[in-house]
Amino acid sequence: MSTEFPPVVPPDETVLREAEARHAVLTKPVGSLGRLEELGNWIAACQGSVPPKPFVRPRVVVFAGDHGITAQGVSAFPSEVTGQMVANFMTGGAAVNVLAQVAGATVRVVDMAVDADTPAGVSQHKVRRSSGSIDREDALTREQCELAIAAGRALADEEVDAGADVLVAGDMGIGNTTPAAVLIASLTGSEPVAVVGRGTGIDDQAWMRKTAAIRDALRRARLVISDPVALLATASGADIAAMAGFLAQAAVRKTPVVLDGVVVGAAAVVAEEMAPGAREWWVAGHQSAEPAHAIALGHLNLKPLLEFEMRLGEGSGAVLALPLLISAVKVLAEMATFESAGVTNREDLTREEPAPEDPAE
Ligand SMILES: Cc1cc2ncn([C@H]3O[C@H](COP(=O)(O)O)[C@@H](O)[C@H]3O)c2cc1C
Ligand SMILES: O=C(O)c1cccnc1
Repeated sequence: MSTEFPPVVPPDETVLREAEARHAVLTKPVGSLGRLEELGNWIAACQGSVPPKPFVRPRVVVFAGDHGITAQGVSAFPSEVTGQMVANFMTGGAAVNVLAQVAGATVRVVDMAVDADTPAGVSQHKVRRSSGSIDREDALTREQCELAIAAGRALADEEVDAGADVLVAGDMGIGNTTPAAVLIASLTGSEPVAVVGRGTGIDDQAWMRKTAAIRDALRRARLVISDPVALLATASGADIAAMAGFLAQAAVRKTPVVLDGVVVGAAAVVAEEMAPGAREWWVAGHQSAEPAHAIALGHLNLKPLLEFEMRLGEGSGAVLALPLLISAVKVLAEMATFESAGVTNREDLTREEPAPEDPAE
């Protein structure tokens, strides 16, 4: 599969208007459910159906991979944790597994570049172990990068073909907030100090090392910002490149996505470059505590559903927001209308008593 994406068709504007009209006749003052109404209208437009249908298969795909930059002391944890956490996802013990249960979502983990052996069931798309240290060398070769993007696309296709009707991408990879910050800074013209964050909880010494690493990687990344595949090869990793392919392909497949935190946000910023308009198929589940995330969401013109000061990744913030989407669908599908419930609507009154004419006219 190539890294060229077909044009993205936006969610159906006509259906969006129909959903707005339906909200106007449900038994509540117009607009009184605030952003829950907007969310329901967007889901209806994505599905091309008013009322929208309940989600039958919310699906989380966690993209795991290690990062060579970790050797520069940019994380509070060692790379070994990535492989250990892959095992934890598989036995259902990670935060995203627990939160997914609440939302009725299922979780799949894929090893794109973990620096350890993982079971065959999760490593079929593995491109390599870890990545180059992006402050001094490319993360991936162009070929590895294209393979990773293609794997992400294939995963989106596979999930949509298996019935997934809302998707979440999650990340697991020690050190991954460093490439995420570099990608976001490069495409938004931001400075290293504006995008550097505490990640897993680094101390001030590590913060200085991380800022220097971001500065050096950004110098390299800025040379290739006009070519998103080259940018991913220079400054991401196979996990993030696959995520970008996944997010872009979800849009091509007209499947809504709930975005997570800064790492998924970085992949999203690049995916929007690869497949312009893909962002219309995404909603921001939350805004992470990582400073680069607000910059990424602003760039994509996406307003987060939750601001919960979360900074975990794994898709956890997106999955926490999923019940909002489920509620938005249910409201449009199941609330009574003024007519069906026999409740007097403001419209009925204005029809009976037309507004007096303006005496000034
Ligand atoms: C136990 C554990 C579980 C995690 N789940 C997600 N992350 C998150 O934290 C890491 C990114 O932060 P940094 O760039 O500072 O390394 C990634 O692994 C990310 O997925 C975790 C981190 C740890 C330690
Ligand atoms: O916002 C995120 O996705 C995030 C933040 C810190 C560590 N890992 C992920």
